Amino acid sequence: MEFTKGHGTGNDFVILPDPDGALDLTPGLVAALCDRRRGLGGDGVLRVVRAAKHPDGVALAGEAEWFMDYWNSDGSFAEMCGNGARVFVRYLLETGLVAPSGGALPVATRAGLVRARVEGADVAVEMRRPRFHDAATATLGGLTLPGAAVDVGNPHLVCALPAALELAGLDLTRAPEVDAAAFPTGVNVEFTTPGEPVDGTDAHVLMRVYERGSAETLSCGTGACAVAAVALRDAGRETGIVAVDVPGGRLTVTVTADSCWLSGPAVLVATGALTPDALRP
Ligand SMILES: N[C@@H](CCC[C@H](N)C(=O)O)C(=O)O
Repeated sequence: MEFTKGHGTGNDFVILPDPDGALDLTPGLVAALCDRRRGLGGDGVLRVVRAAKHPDGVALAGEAEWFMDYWNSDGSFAEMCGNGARVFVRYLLETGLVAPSGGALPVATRAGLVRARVEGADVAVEMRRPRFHDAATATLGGLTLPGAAVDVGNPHLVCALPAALELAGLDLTRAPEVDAAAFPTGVNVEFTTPGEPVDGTDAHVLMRVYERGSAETLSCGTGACAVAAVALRDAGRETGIVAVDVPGGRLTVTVTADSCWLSGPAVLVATGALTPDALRP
């Protein structure tokens, strides 16, 4: 079984080419692949499968050839992964599965169609405009913070830290507690502090994230989009450009009237062969 390893601002993925959907990918195998000691290690798995060959992609097969079958490292599915989509597009282009063109490249996901553009070392994907839901809270180590619930195709809760607290001081080795009734399928929780002004942007935010299904990661693309939407709303804006610094680097989010662009580096670092029998849980 062939694999490629890649990452976007340190959010890392095992990429499995499976054009015809023949692979018996199970939650156990995904978790074994993502194990950082006994497997390859990763925050998630990206299976590269033709949209026509996957039940969750077939409805979009007329619009996109490829479906991003994204799994979290614990073996659960997610509707969308922003960094994953950027790395997925890098993979399609570098392996020649898709020929470069001047236009936007469509990719099918569980959250619908996304479109991508390659800009040198960066890959930008256009996703849905974030939608706000009711406010909620997250509790971490005895500290309860109010947050904004935001849907970016997958669920997020964005919590600003009080000025007296530093992001680096948060203990994210354990999941923040949230109201399970408000998030019946779980939620990704972002913690934020404001950053210094950055030229060419309307806001600058620093964030850390605890991801549903993957624990703390160095970056979360959809999380950055949620954070950017909250920053713009707090600034009284509907649209704008936001620099979002994550532990793994910088993402740039552009919220427009009807969509949201996520841009940043996307890198493939290795290709090799798996020994599936050694990975079977
Ligand atoms: N890291 C991703 C988000 C991956 C999915 C998330 N853990 C979920 O379960 O919703 C990103 O870059 O968006």
